[in-house]
Amino acid sequence: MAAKDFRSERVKQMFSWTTAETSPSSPAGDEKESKMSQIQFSMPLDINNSTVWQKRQQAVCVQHAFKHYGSNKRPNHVLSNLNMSVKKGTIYGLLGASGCGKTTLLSCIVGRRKLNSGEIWVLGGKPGTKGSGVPGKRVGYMPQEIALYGEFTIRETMMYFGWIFGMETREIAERLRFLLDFLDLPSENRMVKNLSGGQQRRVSFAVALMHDPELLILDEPTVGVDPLLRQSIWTHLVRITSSGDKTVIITTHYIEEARQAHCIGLMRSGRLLAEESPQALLTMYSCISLEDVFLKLSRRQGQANQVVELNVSGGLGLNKMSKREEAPYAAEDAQVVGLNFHQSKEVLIVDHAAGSNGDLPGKMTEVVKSECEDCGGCFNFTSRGKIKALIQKNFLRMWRNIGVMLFIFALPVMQVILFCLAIGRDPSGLRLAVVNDDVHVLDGYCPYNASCSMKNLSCRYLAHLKNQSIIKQYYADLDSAIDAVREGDAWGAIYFNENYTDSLVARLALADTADNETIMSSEVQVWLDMSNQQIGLMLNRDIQFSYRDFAKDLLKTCNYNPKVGDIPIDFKDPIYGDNNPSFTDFVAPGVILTIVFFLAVALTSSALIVERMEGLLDRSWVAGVSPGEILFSHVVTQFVVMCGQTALVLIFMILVFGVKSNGNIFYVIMLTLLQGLCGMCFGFVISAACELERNAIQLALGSFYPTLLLSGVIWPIEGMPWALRGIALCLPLTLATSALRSVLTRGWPLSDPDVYLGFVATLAWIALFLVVTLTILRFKRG
Ligand SMILES: Nc1ncnc2c1ncn2[C@@H]1O[C@H](COP(=O)(O)OP(=O)(O)OP(=O)(O)O)[C@@H](O)[C@H]1O
Repeated sequence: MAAKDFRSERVKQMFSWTTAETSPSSPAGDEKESKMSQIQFSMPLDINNSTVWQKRQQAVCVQHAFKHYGSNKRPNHVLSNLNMSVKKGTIYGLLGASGCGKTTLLSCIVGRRKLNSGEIWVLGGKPGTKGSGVPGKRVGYMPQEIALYGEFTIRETMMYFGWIFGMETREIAERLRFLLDFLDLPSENRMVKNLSGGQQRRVSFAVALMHDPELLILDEPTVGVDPLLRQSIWTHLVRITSSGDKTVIITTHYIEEARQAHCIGLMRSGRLLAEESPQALLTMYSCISLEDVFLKLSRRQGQANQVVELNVSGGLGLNKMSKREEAPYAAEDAQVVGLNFHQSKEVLIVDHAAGSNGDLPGKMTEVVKSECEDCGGCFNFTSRGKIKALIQKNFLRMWRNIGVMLFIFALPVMQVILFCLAIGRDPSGLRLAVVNDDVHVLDGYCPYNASCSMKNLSCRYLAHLKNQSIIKQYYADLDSAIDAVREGDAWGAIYFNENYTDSLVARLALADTADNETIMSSEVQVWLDMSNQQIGLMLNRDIQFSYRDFAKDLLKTCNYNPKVGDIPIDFKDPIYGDNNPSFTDFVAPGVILTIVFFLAVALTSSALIVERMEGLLDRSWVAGVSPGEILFSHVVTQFVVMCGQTALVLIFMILVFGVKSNGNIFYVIMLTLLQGLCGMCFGFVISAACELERNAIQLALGSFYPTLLLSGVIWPIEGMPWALRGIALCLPLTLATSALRSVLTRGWPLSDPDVYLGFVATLAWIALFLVVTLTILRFKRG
């Protein structure tokens, strides 16, 4: 029979079956009905000729599915014109070589990934569309990886997923009791991470069964499970599908266990080569085991398609076949073909496991569930329930990692303490090589008279050099003093010639009539090591200020106006700050914000990655949690942590170390919190964008130094080239640092542009980061 004729025959059968079921039954009719039902049950839907209504009657209907990974230029085709139909109330075993695309197909079915082209109908709707319930609670998904929170107990795991599915706590507890017993799980109080691999898989399976979904999608659920339990899992699957309203799609590498499925889809090179009942396959190929069927099929394919690699290892699996070619028995139009193309339909009347209790596994007349089952009025409720579950989960994870949490709180305190102790204080203990030919200095004692005496003025001057910061070391001659500086034994050399006191007195007395020689020999000569700018400038400043103090002191004791000894510039009290500004006060605002910002980045930048890598994010998405809900729950939890960190940073900075705070402390707290929020959102961008944790760490660390250097935290941006200044102004910390500095040191109110621009810029960055994160998450989910 030509393929086309056969298809129309099948369509006819389908409708006659439907009619038979709805017509009054008779014994003869019953028999016919049963037979026809089985024919219908065993036969795939004619994808090309089916109507939308027919597709919606299937549990799953995939039509002309194409999916590739990688770029469009160099695509890795995984699904190539794949067609598949899974009837309601059946177990569908999806078998195929490793890497043939089974997981990809399942992830498209559950709405986790999108096809490049083609259509998927799941439970009457298209996955991902509003009201389809997929992803959502209509589906139970067990991914290949364990995808569980290791630090949760079995009970906490079940509670979390139960709440996500919108179940009541009492309901979850009942279901948990059943699942513990059914899956032979250890005590519900055992931590998942302490379970064996097989036990963890069973917990993962239990999660998929938790809410008794209409469609159960199981990606290799029986790996690592002992044969007895494997059998009981299959018995359970057969039982739940026997009522006709539950459907199971299962992948397994234990080919023989798939004999218990109602239908098997044999997948290769991204398409289904056969979609048939196990019994029909055995009959057609005259084999006693499915494994033999696959070997036979594989051999045929090998002959025709130059199979490069085919390996059925230990009777458990088919390994990757790298060459993509058409199967010889694929239909011309590349739709899914049942092997029944080559067989008469009588062969297909099978005796499979579903009939064990005499029930028909599928009901074609079942009305498709309302599209709005999972939406509309219940949205807010379920969303609240999910967010509650997500937030509790996040807090519980923190609590279980209490050591890490303590470190997270101790870290900002440590940073503040280190900053305040290490940065901004004047260097002390600086050695200065002194050569005094003016006075004979014995054992470092340089005598002088503190009254109005014009003797030993060099010693009187040296007494004004701060003893706590400068250590005076006397040298016999100038050469050895300069050598000491050259060799790094002193930061500078200071020299008084033998006529210093006399020349200075003459200079003061003669004023503008003093000759050049007198002026020259009244000068103190200084050689500094300026290789260290901070120390060099400080010595320079101290040497000059000491001279001013010395001159004023001398004039005062001799009853002159001390101002005569000062430079004729009168610095009044500063408008903001004080006469002796501290570097700490300048840097502190930037340091406060940098600590809070980057701690938040560190805290969040790996949050989503860890969940994604462990398959937890996928699981949550399939359970119907949206990226927005995941993000919101993380924002809430991290914000609480950040509030604690901010409080500690401000308490230590302002109360313990006395950093000046002249403005409204409320603005200081608000701006610091907002910067933390901004850092958190930046962390989310990193977390959403990076696939690997190490990439996230690199990006977070990589952004730290440019931000620190360009944000005016340690050096005013006014010192940068204009182009760099433009870039600096666009960074999240720059305007906020300037605003905080203005509040802390100048006490400016919010109405000042410098202050409110800091708030506005921070809020704008938060919004931008959130939008970028959501876009990336949505894109990746697609
Ligand atoms: N995220 C991804 N990015 C790029 N390629 C991917 C990705 N996921 C899967 N692939 C590739 O797609 C192909 C099909 O992978 P898939 O996981 O769907 O196979 P599978 O049949 O489930 O294999 P197995 O039975 O070993 O689990 C493989 O070649 C795999 O390398």
